[in-house]
Amino acid sequence: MRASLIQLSVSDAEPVAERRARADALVRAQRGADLVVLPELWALGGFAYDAWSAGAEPLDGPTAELMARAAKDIGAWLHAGSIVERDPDGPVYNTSLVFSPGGDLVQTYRKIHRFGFDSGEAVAMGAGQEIVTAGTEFATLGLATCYDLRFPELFRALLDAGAELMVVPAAWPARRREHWSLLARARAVEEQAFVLACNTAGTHAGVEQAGYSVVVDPWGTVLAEAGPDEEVLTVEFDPAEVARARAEFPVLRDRLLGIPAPAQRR
Ligand SMILES: O=C(O)CCC(=O)C(=O)O
Repeated sequence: MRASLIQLSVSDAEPVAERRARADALVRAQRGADLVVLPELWALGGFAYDAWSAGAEPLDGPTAELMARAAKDIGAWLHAGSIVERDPDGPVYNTSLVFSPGGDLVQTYRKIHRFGFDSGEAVAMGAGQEIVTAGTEFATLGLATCYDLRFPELFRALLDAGAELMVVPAAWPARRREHWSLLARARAVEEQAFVLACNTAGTHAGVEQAGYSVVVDPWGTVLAEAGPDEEVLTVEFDPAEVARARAEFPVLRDRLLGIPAPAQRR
């Protein structure tokens, strides 16, 4: 299968409508890919907290509508990164959107782990509550977003839900680029799954983004890695490698489901 990760540059200078149009053109330029992936909160910016409330949109809002048409026109699966989702009955959410090649919104994932500790996303957004996978004809996608990458228990839960390709849109800062690259490989090795981690580039709201989107196979081998600037990372791989890796090196069989309690000191 062929996947294209669009490492979009997000800058304060570019109006949101222009960035939407640019993202649309970039998705459409990936005709021939089976799966196209965009980063986290690419329209408004992952750190542009001040813009979130006014720019929040429903699941049939302008970004979703544009992306649905693009997916349909190129006949590809599209993980359209995430939007600031306006829920009429609740807070806003950081919500990922997955479209089928027919242009249907088949899955949404509200980011579970919100970044910022006592500020930023952690206070401005609601927390997702559900583990989400998306079935395609190639493989089952496991959905996670940016900061989620730091929480192995989420990826274990995705594994148990059948995920074979972990798709991780992000707005990960340059300051912690080494964590990003290391954790993407760690999640691939630990779940014996492909990891498709699509980051943003550029600087917005004073936060330089890392770039370095990466595709890792179930053995932990980096199949393709972007640089720091905007680029499209295209890679071909065989999703059946997940089953092969899990059969050839059956480490997951040795999981202790029910870790023994710590021994009591007498
Ligand atoms: O965990 C990190 O270092 C970055 C996470 C982040 O930027 C995010 O989740 O938006």
